[in-house]
Amino acid sequence: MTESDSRSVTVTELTKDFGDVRAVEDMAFEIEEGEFFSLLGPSGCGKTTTLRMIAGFERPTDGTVSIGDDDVTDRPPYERDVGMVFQSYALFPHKTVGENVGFGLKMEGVPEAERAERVADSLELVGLPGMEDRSPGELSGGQQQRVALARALVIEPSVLVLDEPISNLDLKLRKQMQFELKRIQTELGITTIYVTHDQEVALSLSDRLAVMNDGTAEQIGTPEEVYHEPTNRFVADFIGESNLLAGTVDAMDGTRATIALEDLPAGSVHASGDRLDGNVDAGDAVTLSVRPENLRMASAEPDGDVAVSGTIRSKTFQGKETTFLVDADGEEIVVETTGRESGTAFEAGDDVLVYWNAEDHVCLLEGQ
Ligand SMILES: Nc1ncnc2c1ncn2[C@@H]1O[C@H](COP(=O)(O)OP(=O)(O)OP(=O)(O)O)[C@@H](O)[C@H]1O
Repeated sequence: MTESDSRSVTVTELTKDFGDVRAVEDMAFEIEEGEFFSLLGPSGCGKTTTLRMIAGFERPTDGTVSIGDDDVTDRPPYERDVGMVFQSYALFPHKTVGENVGFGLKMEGVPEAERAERVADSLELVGLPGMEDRSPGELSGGQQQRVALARALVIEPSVLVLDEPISNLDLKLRKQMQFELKRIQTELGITTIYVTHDQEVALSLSDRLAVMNDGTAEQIGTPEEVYHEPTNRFVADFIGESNLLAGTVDAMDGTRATIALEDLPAGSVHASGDRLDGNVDAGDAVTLSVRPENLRMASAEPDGDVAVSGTIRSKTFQGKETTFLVDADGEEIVVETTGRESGTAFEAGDDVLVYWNAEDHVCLLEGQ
């Protein structure tokens, strides 16, 4: 085993059945040393079960888990060198903060003086210096979660896994903890796996993420890739908001498709991408995804390549952006504008042209 890949995590064909329920099916990914990797998906999609198999709390029905070059599939959690933080802080209420953080070290037989030093360093790292003698009950939720993080980090694990660690905190604290977590992770360079159903958290923290649905990974990529180039309808809809428009491929030319939109009087639009080559043929039914922020509105003929006419049904001001719902021949299109002018230029009831640039949409590959 080389030093450089000793903290990578590889899972292959990872599958878990609970009786008749298949919770996880054929998950496969490789996380590089020092990478921040998230498992993102709706409730019940198998995130926690995947994480528990990596940490050793759940035995896979099929597949393997390796840390570095070591296959740890059959090893118990304490032999995997993984630190874990749960949504519930799971601190011992009758032990002090210092005893809570030092518990794992005590179990490992680390001498008291070294233990005290490592506990102090760890509390300093999470922004709670000198808090050793406090009782967990005297701390806020945010502080308790920092203690749980210090407890996971003090054993200097190869891999840190976190399961919805900040979802119990209020919005402001959540944001603060999010930044703190990223700071600490970057400072330590520790390989991290983070489970969340919150796309904003996953997009802002992760180097890469797996978007999960129904026990499987729908797409694995960087935040930019899953946002700008979703490969299927589930990802396009789950990450951010998407207008999903049905169409039929008129013609294919290498990586470029000419698509006639159904239901919308927009004529033909184009989609291009390496993914299309060999996967899409003339006559195929396809779905286009267009982000609301890529759409513009005009009252007269616009410059954009694609335009559909419709009527504004509602307008919602949200501070930074204004969201319009436009009815185009019975199709509901969501348009998001930023800036004061664009927000005040249109009102509910106005007839408008909605347009976008030909490159600002993605052709989704269904069932690939
Ligand atoms: N111990 C268990 N026994 C039986 N079924 C289980 C068990 N643990 C999980 N499941 C089922 O496996 C599926 C995946 O659950 P899991 O907790 O991994 O999802 P999740 O994505 O983490 O959800 P959440 O975000 O709600 O925690 C669900 O259908 C769940 O009911």
